[in-house]
Amino acid sequence: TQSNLPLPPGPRKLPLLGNLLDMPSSLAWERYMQWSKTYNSDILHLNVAGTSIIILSSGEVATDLLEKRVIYSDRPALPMVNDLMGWDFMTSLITLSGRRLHRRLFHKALNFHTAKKFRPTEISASHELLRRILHHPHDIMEHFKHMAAKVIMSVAYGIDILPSDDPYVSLSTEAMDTLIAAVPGRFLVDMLPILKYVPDWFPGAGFKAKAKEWRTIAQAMSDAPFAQVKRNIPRHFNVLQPAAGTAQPSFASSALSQLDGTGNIDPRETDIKDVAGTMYTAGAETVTSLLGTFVLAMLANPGAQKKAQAEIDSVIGRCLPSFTDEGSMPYVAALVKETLRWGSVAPIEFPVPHFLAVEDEYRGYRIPAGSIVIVNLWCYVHRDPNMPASCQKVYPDPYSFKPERFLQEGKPEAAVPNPGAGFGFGRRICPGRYLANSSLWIAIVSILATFEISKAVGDEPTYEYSDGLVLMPRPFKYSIKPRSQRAVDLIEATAHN
Ligand code: HEM
Repeated sequence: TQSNLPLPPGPRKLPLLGNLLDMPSSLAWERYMQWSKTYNSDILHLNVAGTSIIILSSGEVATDLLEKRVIYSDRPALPMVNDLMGWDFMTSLITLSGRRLHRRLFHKALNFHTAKKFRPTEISASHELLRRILHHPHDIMEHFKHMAAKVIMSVAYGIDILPSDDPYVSLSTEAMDTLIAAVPGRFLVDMLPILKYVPDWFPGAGFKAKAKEWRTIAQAMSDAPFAQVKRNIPRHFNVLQPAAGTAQPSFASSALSQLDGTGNIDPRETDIKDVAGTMYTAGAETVTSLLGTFVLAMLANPGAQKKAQAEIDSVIGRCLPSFTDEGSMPYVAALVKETLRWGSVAPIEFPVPHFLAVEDEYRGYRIPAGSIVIVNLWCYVHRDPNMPASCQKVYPDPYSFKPERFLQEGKPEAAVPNPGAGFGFGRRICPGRYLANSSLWIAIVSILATFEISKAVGDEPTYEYSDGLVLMPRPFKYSIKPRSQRAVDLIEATAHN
């Protein structure tokens, strides 16, 4: 039974359609932010043709609901993507019941301590990044993509990807393109799940043929690299061939080696395959996008680059950075945090919103059962000086790139919240955040130590992003040059390490 409490405020609803016609087709977070101002509320309710949507726009509501109440940790059913295209294997999309096992596997492999195991991989990927930038300075976004892919493929499967046209990366890119093409809401079956059951030959059932074709790609993406790991794993101890098996240490090889062998106890082989298959999809584009944001930030605030370089030079002198230097460089740490805040990887938690299966009450409002719950990170974490609740107070002058906001007299400023909310909330918080943070840190500090980034002559970047699964900086012009001959020598020498 429904309580009699009112729904949270929101724009007026039409009969049947509700707010369907109000829904923005792009830059949704801007519209949500406007509504938050208009209705002076950091919790909004929308009804899109019968589906209840709750938008949260402050840290306070996001924490109260998503952190403190377990019932908000589910994901919505996605008939097209999950049921027809077969993406229900993915941790980010899996519903509450399957979540715990996946999260356990992720946590074991990539928690604060275990993620450090992959630092040698991150170091070697950052060295390759420097060499690629040195030799082909114009393709920086491609190099970032390569670095992120190299780290993730190595962490997930121990696979060392090819310098270009890697078949596994191509498969993953193709699979992600199908996800973008099927973003929830684009197909009618998402509104009317019963359509899943219409026969393939039925007029108008073209979406089923598409889904079938796309399903094969998603399957290949997770099957192919996993099969390689299995091939390379030592099978049985063999006195004649003690070195049989060439698998590099990775999440998959180590989880497989700990299987109980009966196939009856969790995790089963298929769980390991699913989690490894999630890693690339969830982890490659996000890191690529933020590294692009870092370059844009250096164009927007050359002073920040100078300060970071002065700090790096004073700490590491004439070598390349390593993780042991991390604690001695508070300005660089602040610069990385500010990149996370200023960047716009996922300004709203779409395409992975939270879902509330049962009715709830909050601040005297009724939150209907079956609500899709979205946090407007754009507002909470990132910007909008005019928001009533939090943004202005949390990060003043939010559009400027200012690492100093995280520092107090040169030391980390505890009073300013870490922009960790960029990684989501509660039991669904990004389990790759430690790996992501260290990949970002080592790439950024290595570039700052060796290169000078500046605007291309006569060009002012637009600082625009394009829509996709995550936001990606649109192509922009820049200049990047080695800081010295010594930097060139250091970079070239990494080829022989
Ligand atoms: C800087 C890079 C990254 C950012 C900004 C980011 C951000 C996010 C966000 C906002 C969510 C949604 C959380 C929620 O629903 O409350 C998420 C979920 C997730 N992320 Fe990340 N992420 C990053 C990198 C990574 C990496 C490197 C991996 C894997 C190695 C990863 C794996 C995941 C997974 C599996 C989920 C789904 C968790 C679940 O549904 O339980 N992410 N991430």
